[in-house]
Amino acid sequence: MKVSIIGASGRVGSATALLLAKEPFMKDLVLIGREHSINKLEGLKEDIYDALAGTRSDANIYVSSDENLKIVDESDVVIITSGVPRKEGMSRMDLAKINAKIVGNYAKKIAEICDTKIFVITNPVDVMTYKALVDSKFERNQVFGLGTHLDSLRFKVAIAKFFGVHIDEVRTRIIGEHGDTMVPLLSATSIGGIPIDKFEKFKDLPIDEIIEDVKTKGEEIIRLKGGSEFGPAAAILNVIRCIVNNEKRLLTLSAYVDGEFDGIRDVCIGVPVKIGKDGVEEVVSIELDKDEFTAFKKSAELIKKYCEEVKNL
Ligand SMILES: NC(=O)c1ccc[n+]([C@@H]2O[C@H](COP(=O)([O-])OP(=O)(O)OC[C@H]3O[C@@H](n4cnc5c(N)ncnc54)[C@H](O)[C@@H]3O)[C@@H](O)[C@H]2O)c1
Repeated sequence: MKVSIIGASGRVGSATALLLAKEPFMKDLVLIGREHSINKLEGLKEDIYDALAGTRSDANIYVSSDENLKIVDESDVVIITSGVPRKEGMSRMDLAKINAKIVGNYAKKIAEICDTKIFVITNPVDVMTYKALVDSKFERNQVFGLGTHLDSLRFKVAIAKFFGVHIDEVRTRIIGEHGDTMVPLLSATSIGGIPIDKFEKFKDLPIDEIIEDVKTKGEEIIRLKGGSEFGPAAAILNVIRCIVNNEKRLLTLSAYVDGEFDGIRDVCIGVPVKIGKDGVEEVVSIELDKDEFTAFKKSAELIKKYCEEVKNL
């Protein structure tokens, strides 16, 4: 498998590079950054090669400037993690506009070089996924974002801890925006296959507190150590594994919706999707509780407003 990472000199890009390089399926891994990051990327490459000794991986790692994007040719997936972080005084919309230009520009160039899949990580991820889809003009299955996959994993851990069960026993998901308006789906949450509300302890579940923790986890990690990297990188690896093994797992990623959820159209948002070798092979339409749907609709409307603002930048 060939995977290219644009923005590989950053935290998430470099942690993802290490995790991917260690996988036996990885044949060619391309680390791409701006010209001034080349030395850092060369260092990252050597460091990762050291880490591979003793693993079953025999990946080839290449480094390239984003001025020579032709190197992404024949990639199975191109991951985009490039973007500026939000600075003090900067609104979400300001950030969306700056990063949309970066992501849109890369998406357009990638599409001129090859027919591939684009996996967007840059925040605000739902808006950036939409921008990459519009500017690449790829089919909707080919462009997707990390969405609420990491939020869903965080939610799963919190539930497992509260009920004192192994993490694998919990099935759950958060849909909607990767941000303040995310929607936890208690109606789609089970432990050991048993709906969560059938448990005696359910009535004591501090759901508002847990959701607040999930929403603020990213900021908390930024405050404590400058930014998250291992969590997002592991979540990215999950998705790449599904693609390479054609697993058809149902993950919650940012994908283009076109009416699968009662009239919500023309927006990229965190929804259950079936992931396989072709990327998003299906946006899985499910029945939501009334309150969940109302919250999801509100989330979609908010993202859509942002998408419209950045569409023609
Ligand atoms: N969706 C998620 O769940 C999730 C989780 C974590 C991080 N993120 C997002 O992923 C992105 C990367 O995070 P990070 O911690 O690696 O950030 P980082 O600042 O460490 O890295 C950002 C990368 O973007 C590059 N970059 C910055 N400005 C650029 C420009 N003008 N043109 C091209 N490249 C540019 C940098 O050189 C660097 O390689 C951020 O947008 C972050 O918010 C998303």
